[in-house]
Amino acid sequence: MKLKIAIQKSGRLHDDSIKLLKECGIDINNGVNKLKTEASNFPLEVFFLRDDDIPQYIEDGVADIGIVGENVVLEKKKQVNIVEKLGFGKCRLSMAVPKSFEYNGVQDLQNTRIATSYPVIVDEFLKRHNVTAEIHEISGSVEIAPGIGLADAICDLVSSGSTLFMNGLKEVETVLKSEAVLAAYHHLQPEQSKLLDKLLFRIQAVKKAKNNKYVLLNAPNDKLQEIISLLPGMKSPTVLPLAEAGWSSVHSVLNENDFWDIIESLKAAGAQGILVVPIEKMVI
Ligand SMILES: Nc1ncnc2c1ncn2[C@@H]1O[C@H](COP(=O)(O)OP(=O)(O)OP(=O)(O)O)[C@@H](O)[C@H]1O
Ligand SMILES: O=P(O)(O)OC[C@H]1O[C@H](OP(=O)(O)OP(=O)(O)O)[C@H](O)[C@@H]1O
Ligand SMILES: [Mg+2]
Repeated sequence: MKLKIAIQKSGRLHDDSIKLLKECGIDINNGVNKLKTEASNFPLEVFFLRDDDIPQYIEDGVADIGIVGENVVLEKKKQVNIVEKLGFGKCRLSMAVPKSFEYNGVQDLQNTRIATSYPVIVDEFLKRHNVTAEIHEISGSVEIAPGIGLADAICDLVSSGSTLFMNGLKEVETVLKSEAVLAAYHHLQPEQSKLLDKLLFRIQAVKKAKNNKYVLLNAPNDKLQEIISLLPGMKSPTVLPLAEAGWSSVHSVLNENDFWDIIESLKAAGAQGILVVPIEKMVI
């Protein structure tokens, strides 16, 4: 029994999807132009697909799980179970208008023509705001639509905003925030559920490791209590005596979010020789 996973064949999510599987210790030989392959050290079969097709494959159980943007899951309206956010492919689906458009609020989209590859999500957004507009569905290069007279506004994915900028557009509404997710078939067999749990366990260990850093520092013993009180650690910090009398080495794990604030306080409290090391896997 194998777990079948669908990932993007090429495009924005392809490399990060493969990288995540590798970080989970799963080896897949991704031969050029191969549409299907198997992992050598985990019961996993990998299908390489267009991202638009992935939700349908999962709804039908042709693939047991898949890695796809939340934006695609919502647009396709397929019945899939979102089991984990993966922390990559972060972007937003936004409304944008030409720079010269005097935009004061959603009501200004009334009676406009909006070009998008996300007609379902845009329709829901407009209905929610009681705005009537004409949705023009196009499958790509959405940002040129206003420039060639096809539309007055667009709704497309944005990350750095440089594509909008280069096309003379400004972002005016965020419709949706998105990232890559692991989606699963609703009726997995118990054996496949077990394999999914195994994979999820590894994914969560990889994600936690990325959000945390291992910190080692030297502390004078008379400052030890103050320094320890600044450190969370997984249980509590490890304290080891240094060869030099009166000094200790303190080891701990810090979350990326509070990292810089805590480092500053540690230094102020007398810590020296602070080393910060990436963590590869973290199991709590
Ligand atoms: N600029 C971006 N920054 C980060 N993530 C993005 C960006 N653009 C798109 N994404 C995410 O990556 C997913 C895939 O984007 P991509 O542009 O490769 O799709 P595509 O052209 O439709 O690919 P396919 O050939 O598989 O149909 C999007 O659905 C979205 O979730
Ligand atoms: O805000 P930015 O950082 O400029 O990113 C936004 C662009 O990225 C995506 O396209 P992508 O580059 O994946 O190409 P595609 O249109 O061929 O899918 C998206 O459709 C935007 O056009
Ligand atoms: Mg696509």
